[in-house]
Amino acid sequence: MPATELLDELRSIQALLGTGAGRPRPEAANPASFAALQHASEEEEDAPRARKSAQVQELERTVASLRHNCQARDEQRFELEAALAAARRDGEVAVGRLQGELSSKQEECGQLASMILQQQQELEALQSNLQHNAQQAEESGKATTASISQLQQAAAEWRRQGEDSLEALTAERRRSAALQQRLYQQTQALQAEVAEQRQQRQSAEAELAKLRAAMEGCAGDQASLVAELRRRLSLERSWRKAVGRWLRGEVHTRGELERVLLNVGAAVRCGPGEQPLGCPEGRSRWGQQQAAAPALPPRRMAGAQQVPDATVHVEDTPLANDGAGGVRITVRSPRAHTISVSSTVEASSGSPGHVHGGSTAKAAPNTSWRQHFQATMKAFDERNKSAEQHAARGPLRCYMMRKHGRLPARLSVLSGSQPAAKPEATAAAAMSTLTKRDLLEGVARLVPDLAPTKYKGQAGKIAVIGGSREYTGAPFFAAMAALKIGADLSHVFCTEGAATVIKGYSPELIVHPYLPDARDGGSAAELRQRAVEAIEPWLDRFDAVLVGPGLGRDPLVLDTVAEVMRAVRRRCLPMVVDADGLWLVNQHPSLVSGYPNAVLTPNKVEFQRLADKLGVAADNQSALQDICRSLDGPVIVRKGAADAVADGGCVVECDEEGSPRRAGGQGDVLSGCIATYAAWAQRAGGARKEQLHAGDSGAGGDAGLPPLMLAAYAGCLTTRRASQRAFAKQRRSMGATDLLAELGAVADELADELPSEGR
Ligand SMILES: NC(=O)C1=CN([C@@H]2O[C@H](COP(=O)(O)OP(=O)(O)OC[C@H]3O[C@@H](n4cnc5c(N)ncnc54)[C@H](O)[C@@H]3O)[C@@H](O)[C@H]2O)[C@@H](O)CC1
Ligand SMILES: Nc1ncnc2c1ncn2[C@@H]1O[C@H](COP(=O)(O)OP(=O)(O)OP(=O)(O)O)[C@@H](O)[C@H]1O
Repeated sequence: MPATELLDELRSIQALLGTGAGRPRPEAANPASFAALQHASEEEEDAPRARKSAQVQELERTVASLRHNCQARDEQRFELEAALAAARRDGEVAVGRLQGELSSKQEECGQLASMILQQQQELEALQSNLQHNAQQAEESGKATTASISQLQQAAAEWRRQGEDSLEALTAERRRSAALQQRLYQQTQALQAEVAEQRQQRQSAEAELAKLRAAMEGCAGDQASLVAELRRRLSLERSWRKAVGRWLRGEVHTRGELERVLLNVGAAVRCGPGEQPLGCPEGRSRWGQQQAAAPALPPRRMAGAQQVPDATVHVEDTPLANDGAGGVRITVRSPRAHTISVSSTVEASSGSPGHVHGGSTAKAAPNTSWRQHFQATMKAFDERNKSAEQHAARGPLRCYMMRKHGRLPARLSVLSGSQPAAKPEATAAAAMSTLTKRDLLEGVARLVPDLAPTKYKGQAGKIAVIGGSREYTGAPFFAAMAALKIGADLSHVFCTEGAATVIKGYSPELIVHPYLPDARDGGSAAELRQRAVEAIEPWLDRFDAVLVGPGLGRDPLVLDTVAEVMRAVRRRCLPMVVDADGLWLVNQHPSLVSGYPNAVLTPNKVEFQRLADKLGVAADNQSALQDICRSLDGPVIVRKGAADAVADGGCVVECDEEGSPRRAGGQGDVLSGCIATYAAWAQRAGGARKEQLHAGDSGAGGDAGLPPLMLAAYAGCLTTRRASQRAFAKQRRSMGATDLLAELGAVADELADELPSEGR
């Protein structure tokens, strides 16, 4: 019920309750009945009043709750009105934003509409083009269909003709098969005949070869005779000069006298017709030098204890009336390789019968070279210096030409009464007397000049025998090292499996896939022979051969390479042996023993193997020299923290700073470098001999080392310097390829170590 109605009802009830006040008071008329009536009326009145009162209370409660509700609703209304106002504000903001977006969208729509219009126009243009093209295509399609049908007709015609000719050909083939059969029988008969003729030809060729060899021998003898005469002439000139100074009294110091005696030492040569050393077949790859090599075994020439037992006679000749004096010096070795040079020179001062500075003591027959040398030096000292000064100067040195006659080996000859040194002590003395400067000058002289007049090949042609399915990197590093330090041509002889790969690394390499592979088919002997026949003719073209990098250990390959090594020896080529080549040498030491043109480059493990094989204690201090002596010829490079180079005569150490990285392939780079330096040493021989014989090169002139020793030392020096440079750039990631990149700069640097007038 609504509140207003309830209020009205309440008011009517209150009015109803209020009407009782105007009525006449009943007690006045009949008090008893009134009382009764009053009682009844009170009862009567009380009942509805009570009811009404209850109703009123009830209504009041209802009104109170309604008021409360109205209040709550009013609050809700206020809240709602506030929310409505906020919502209205937000709505207005949103509407504003939407209107902005709407206007931008409308703008976009306008642009889109214009684009669509434009595209529609383009589409229409395209459609018209397409229609035009379609018409054209239709027309050309019709033309093509026409020509296809023509071609089909022609093809059908050709097929018919082809079938006809096939039939004819089949008949022809049958006829030729029969003919072939007959031909085969005739060929068989002919082949038998040819084989017989080939046999006859082979024996004729063998005969011819013998005749040619005999002819070559004659030519060789003649050439070596001419060479010997030239050499003697050149020697005599330098003798004349040096002895002239001596006789003119211009020799004042011991050093100068030593130089004069150097010339005396240089006289010990093998005479024409003698078999040169180190080249068993007697043919020299070292040209004049080897022909002029001393006739004593190299090792005997290397130390003071092994001074050849030659006799030297220095004789004064009477002065002539015009004041000219003379000296006659005769050097006689036990094998009677005698050379006598007489020299007549102007005596610049002095009285008749006396020659300034010369030895007037005549050597008794069979006096040893050393004894006479000592006597001469003693006489010189007595004349010129006090005994105290003599003692302070210590041992004398003189230089004698050694092995190939080009580089002098150092001899320690003790003056006066000092006892002779022991061989080990001599080797140590040889090591200590070579200065780094001497060695660097020697290396610098090995590096060939770059000159526009030279032709390809003059800076060296190197062969690397190595490379197998497993190892293609090693021969590549070695052959590339040769090119990078300056060789003109570098060849690799490897198995077929390796050839394509190596070629792929660099087009600069010439790769021959001649080493055999057991998978090729055929007997081992046949495969080996075929490979040797393919490789051997090439050997004549090379200046040096390197055997071993990446060769592997296949017995068939090793057998073949052993044959190739023998062929290299027959040609007296410098031969460097490394890696698996050393493994092969371990099986057959005879491949290198007694061959002084070989250089072996063992690392620690390979050195140990070699020592074990030769029964040498590898940890002995003298192990390197012991192995050299046991092999009797080859130079050995023992690689390590410092590389030691030895030939049984003396030891040279290369302790140039290298790198702390031991990445694989550095040894291959080293062996490639040594092979190249060996080639240069051989090629440079002729021109350089003059310098050495001139007698004025002194101690540092050519480092006092035999050529292969110097080549080996140069290889170590080059590799270690390149390693040092590469490590500075690459650090831990340094590899053999990085070494290759540094080799050219290092070779240039080494060539420049020598002042230009010395080259
Ligand atoms: N990239 C390539 O293709 C290379 C191929 N090479 C070839 O790999 C073949 C085998 O040569 P290896 O040198 O492995 O010969 P070996 O098979 O004789 O192995 C010698 C072992 O001795 C270890 N060794 C090396 N120096 C050592 C030292 N100073 N102290 C202690 N242990 C040492 C090596 O780690 C190696 O395991 C050769 O043909 C070689 O030329 C190597 O020249 C390296 C690079
Ligand atoms: N400890 C070292 N410190 C400096 N240089 C070293 C050291 N050991 C070796 N060399 C140098 O590293 C070069 C390669 O010698 P290494 O002993 O690695 O030969 P290798 O094992 O035959 O090499 P390869 O991996 O090619 O078979 C040489 O020039 C050597 O002088």
